[in-house]
Amino acid sequence: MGHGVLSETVDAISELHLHGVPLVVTSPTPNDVAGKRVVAQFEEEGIAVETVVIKEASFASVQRVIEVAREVDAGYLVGVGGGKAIDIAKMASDEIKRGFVSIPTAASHDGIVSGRGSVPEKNTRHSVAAEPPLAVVADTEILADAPWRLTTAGCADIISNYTAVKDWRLANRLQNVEYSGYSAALAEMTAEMLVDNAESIKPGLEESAWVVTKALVSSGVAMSIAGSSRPASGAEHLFSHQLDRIAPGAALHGHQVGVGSIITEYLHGGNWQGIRDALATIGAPTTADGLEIDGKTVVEALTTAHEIRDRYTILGNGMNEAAAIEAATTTNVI
Ligand SMILES: NC(=O)C1=CN([C@@H]2O[C@H](COP(=O)(O)OP(=O)(O)OC[C@H]3O[C@@H](n4cnc5c(N)ncnc54)[C@H](OP(=O)(O)O)[C@@H]3O)[C@@H](O)[C@H]2O)C=CC1
Ligand SMILES: O=C(CO)COP(=O)(O)O
Ligand SMILES: [Zn+2]
Repeated sequence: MGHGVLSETVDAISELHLHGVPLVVTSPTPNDVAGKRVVAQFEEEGIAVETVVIKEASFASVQRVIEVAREVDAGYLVGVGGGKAIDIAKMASDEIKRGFVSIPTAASHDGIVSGRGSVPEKNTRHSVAAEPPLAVVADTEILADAPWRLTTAGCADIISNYTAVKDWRLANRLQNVEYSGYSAALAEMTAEMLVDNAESIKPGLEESAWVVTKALVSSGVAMSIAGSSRPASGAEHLFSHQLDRIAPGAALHGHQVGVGSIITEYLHGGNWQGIRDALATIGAPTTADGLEIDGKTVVEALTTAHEIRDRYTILGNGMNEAAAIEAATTTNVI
């Protein structure tokens, strides 16, 4: 991790003693921002390299990458992008039993090193087991240059660890769900460190991209230790996944989980104002308006979020409409 380290990608990969053709897995903007530069580096070193550009996080995208990897007999995969491209590279590499290298172009999500992939399918959302990357190349120059809203989304994804861990403990007590105190402590400490530094996380400061990316890595490690996304994904994530279905493309993943976290912290009887203030300090949305989603959609997502996957949370068997309106209005989300 550091300023300009993208130019050291091929050197870093050579230390891993990987063999065969590298396959760069990316999406349109990250390809322009970094993917093409990575390809040029391989070519300058006389290494044949292939690229596949995906547009969405879906099993069809994973399948397409697997097919291209088989066609070109890829030795390893290089995921370049936001959460979407990295998830797809991670899952495809796991399926074909080839290593993968993670090159984030945005500090927008904590899947950079996690051993999970997150993919929607019809009415559900899968959290798929995959191997974490063999290496990460995080260029803070690129990360700091990305639109600021991507960084505030990453911050919100980390702040949501507070409620994710509360849901995890609840599920452990009520449903005997497997729980790791070490992983939970790491996830909470990561959120704590970020909130403590919230005042110093500002646009235009490369150091901010550094602090946020380190926290995203730490949160991903917590998921790898847990062997599940539990330390970083609770009811606030179910709410966000449901928004992705009802209002696709409206807002960033991290921003949605942040707003979800305000509401689920309220449901836990906790300090929801603290979560809201931390998000506001960083410049992440705290309301439905901020997500560019209407109140009706928020209520629909809240009342149906528990259905999206079999993950016990504070939502229990579901909120009714009156309770959802009460929670969303009390917290000023709607
Ligand atoms: N596996 C895990 O543990 C986790 C997975 N996730 C998953 O990650 C995804 C969310 O991640 P997120 O990064 O928000 O989603 P995307 O990968 O969709 O990226 C968000 C947007 O940012 C653009 N972008 C990326 N880098 C840059 C850049 N440097 N400059 C300008 N634009 C850029 C993307 O462009 P383009 O549209 O061209 O790609 C996209 O439009 C979700 O699918 C979520 O479920 C989230 C957390 C953890
Ligand atoms: O986004 C995640 C953690 O931040 C994990 O996603 P899932 O909710 O799909 O497990
Ligand atoms: Zn998340």
